[in-house]
Amino acid sequence: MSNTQNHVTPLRILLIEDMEDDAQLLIDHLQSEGLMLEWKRVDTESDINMRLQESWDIIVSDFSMPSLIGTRALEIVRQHDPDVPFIFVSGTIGEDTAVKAMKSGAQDYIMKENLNRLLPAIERELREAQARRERHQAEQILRKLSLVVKQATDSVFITDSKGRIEYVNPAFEKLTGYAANEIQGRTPAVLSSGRHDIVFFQKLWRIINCGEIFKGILINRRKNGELFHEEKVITPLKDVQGHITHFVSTGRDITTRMQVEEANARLISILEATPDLVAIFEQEGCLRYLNQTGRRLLGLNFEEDISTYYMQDLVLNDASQRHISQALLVVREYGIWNGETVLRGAGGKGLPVSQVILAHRNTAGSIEYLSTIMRDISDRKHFEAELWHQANHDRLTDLPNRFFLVDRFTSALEYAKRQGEYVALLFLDLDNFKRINDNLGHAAGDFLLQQFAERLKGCFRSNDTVARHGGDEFTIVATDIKNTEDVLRLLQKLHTAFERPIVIGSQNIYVTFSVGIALYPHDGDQIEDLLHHADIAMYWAKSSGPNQYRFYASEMNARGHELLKLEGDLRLALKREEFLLYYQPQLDLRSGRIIGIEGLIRWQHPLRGFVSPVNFIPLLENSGMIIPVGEWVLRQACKAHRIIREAGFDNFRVSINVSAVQFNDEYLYEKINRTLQDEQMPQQALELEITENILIKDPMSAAETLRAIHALGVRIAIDDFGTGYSSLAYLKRLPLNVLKIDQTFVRDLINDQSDAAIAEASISLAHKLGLEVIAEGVETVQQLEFLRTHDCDLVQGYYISKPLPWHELMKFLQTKLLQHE
Ligand SMILES: Nc1nc2c(ncn2[C@@H]2O[C@@H]3COP(=O)(O)O[C@H]4[C@@H](O)[C@H](n5cnc6c(=O)[nH]c(N)nc65)O[C@@H]4COP(=O)(O)O[C@H]3[C@H]2O)c(=O)[nH]1
Repeated sequence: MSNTQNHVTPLRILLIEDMEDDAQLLIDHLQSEGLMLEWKRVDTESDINMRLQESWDIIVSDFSMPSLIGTRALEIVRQHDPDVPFIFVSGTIGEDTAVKAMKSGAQDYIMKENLNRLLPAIERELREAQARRERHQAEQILRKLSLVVKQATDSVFITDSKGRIEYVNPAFEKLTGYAANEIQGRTPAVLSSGRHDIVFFQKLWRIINCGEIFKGILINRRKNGELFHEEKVITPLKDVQGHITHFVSTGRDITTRMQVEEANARLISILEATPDLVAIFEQEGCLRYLNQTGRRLLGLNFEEDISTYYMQDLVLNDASQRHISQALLVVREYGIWNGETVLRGAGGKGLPVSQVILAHRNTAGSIEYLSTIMRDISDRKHFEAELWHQANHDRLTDLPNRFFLVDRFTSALEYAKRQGEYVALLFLDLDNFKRINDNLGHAAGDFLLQQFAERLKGCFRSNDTVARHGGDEFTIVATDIKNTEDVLRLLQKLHTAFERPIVIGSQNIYVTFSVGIALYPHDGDQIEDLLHHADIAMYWAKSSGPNQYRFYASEMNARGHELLKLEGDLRLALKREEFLLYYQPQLDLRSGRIIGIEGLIRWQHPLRGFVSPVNFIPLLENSGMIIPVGEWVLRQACKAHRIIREAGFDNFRVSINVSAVQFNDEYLYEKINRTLQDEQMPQQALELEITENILIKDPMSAAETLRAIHALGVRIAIDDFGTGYSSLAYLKRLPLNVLKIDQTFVRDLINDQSDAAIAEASISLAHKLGLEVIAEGVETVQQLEFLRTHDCDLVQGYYISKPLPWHELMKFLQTKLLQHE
């Protein structure tokens, strides 16, 4: 039977009928046909309106009712529901009316007398109503769909199975620049950019012709020639038989995204190629990106997971990590930080880097991520360190120089202040370095200084500073000094270290040095003061002989002031005629006669009285005043000799001391020559006493000067023989006449065997060299007898006479002359 009969739910019929019997008749008929029904009868407009609030499967209406015409009823129903099936069931209404009824929207017209047609008509109308509803729904969906396509932001076009465009949406028009009417009927090839080869399109067609969906990125060309990237999906549409009838293409413009991606890719390749480390960190701190250089510098391979790294993990030690943490605070506040740090390089090696950290904010202003760029600055650091080292160290010994010493002293001072300790400043000067330098050559001198410096450094701790002050002077800042004993221990260590010789080639050089010590806080708290004081102390150490040390004491300083004063007075002494020449007679042991005198200077200070030459000769030498004073001595001695000569003393000679400074005076020769002539002095009566030091300092030029003076006929005596370093073999090559044995050997001649042996050997060797020997400082008859026994030629000393002022000398000489006559 019909589908309505299959309904489990009864068929709902609204009957518009004024005759109740007719209505029942109709219902009975339908029910007798097997229909399950739910029905209502209405016969007024208002009832119809009311009942139409419910939903009905079908409306069956009488056509002519006393209160209502059928067409009006139909009109009311259509206002409510345009699709509900509406069938007129009525008596004869005539052809025209029936046509009119159908035209006004009724589905059928059935005569009351022929109700047999009713059921098939209902069934048909129900089917058609269903179809209408479905169609209506489909139309609705289609309308919505086409609206979606129309309003879509993606570009859509539809082609037939041959690829001819049938439809394009507005987004397509906007994207491509083609209007619908100019592209309809053409194929998508019109958009081709030429960027894809034929194989690409063959593959595309193969996919969609197989009924599969194509997804991919296409580069197409707009009408104006511009290229654009499209993320495309092409879907084939099939009919019921499964034949492809259409293709629907949807595309999304991804040009901007592609541009960004391309730009990003370019950026990444730049970042990867840069020799700097580039890293990007999440706002929370973990590493998101690290470039190739970064991985190399950090020694990370490419599989390694970097997301666990924090900025602090990149740097070497606690200090650098603290540094970075502080830097991050700055970055969060100001957006940028730049400075230097030490990277934890491959293998845990520290790598100095310059670093910039940047904070990147989003549009809301909050930090989204951080980036950092680090540049390896080891070369620069190395160079800087090298420059720094050069500026602060001595080239020859590589010890800190005096500038760096000041630096180190400042830190030592701060440390000592905190600890309540002393700082010792040692000023050390090599003894006789010049002699070594002159004798062995500069290269050997340099080598000696290097060896000395190294050994010296070895005596101190790393906290102490051993610096080269210049030449053969070294300064040491020693810390951790609690008392003077600590300094003495250091000095002991120093002297022990240099008990071994320094070996230069085949020579063993025993190095000695003089040390002056100044202590912070006793002797000052400024490096300049302490250096000055240590220098003074060194000077005093030196003046008491080689290998000595002296602590600075304020008395020394006072003495320094006194010396300055004395020096000032000395400058006036010559003008004020405060100098005197005393004369000490010399006795010829063979003849027992006084055959000469030594002129010895005296200074009659107006306030101090007699000042010893020991105290003022060094001042005269240091100030250069020895040159005019020496000339005065020479002239005085020549004048004295003339008077003695005129008094009848023949073969009499006078000797004077010539100091090193005088000896270096380039006019010495002329001065002597002129004085000899001025005073008509027989040349061989003048004897110049020079010390070995003069010869040692500059042997070549000393020998030259000596030869010139000697050529004048003037005699040359070597004074203080035995105290210096010269060997007799060396003296042999010089034009000498006399060797003067120093009084230090004479003093203990009788008691000290070695002094006796030295004196004896000196006399014998001097004689072998053809030199006359005079011993000075003879105070006793035993000494005199010893010297006479050992063939000493002449003696001089208190035993014979003290140095005498001029008048006393004359008296002395007269007495001696008388004794001999
Ligand atoms: N204990 C002791 N001493 C004795 C004895 N006999 C002599 N003397 C002292 O020994 C010193 C000898 O002079 P010198 O070694 O040339 O040592 C001299 C010399 O180097 C220097 N000097 C003195 N006069 C001059 C001078 O006119 N020119 C230069 N350049 N130096 C001078 O000053 C030094 C000291 O001179 P003076 O004080 O006069 O001291 C003199 C003399 O007074 C003695 O028996 N016992």
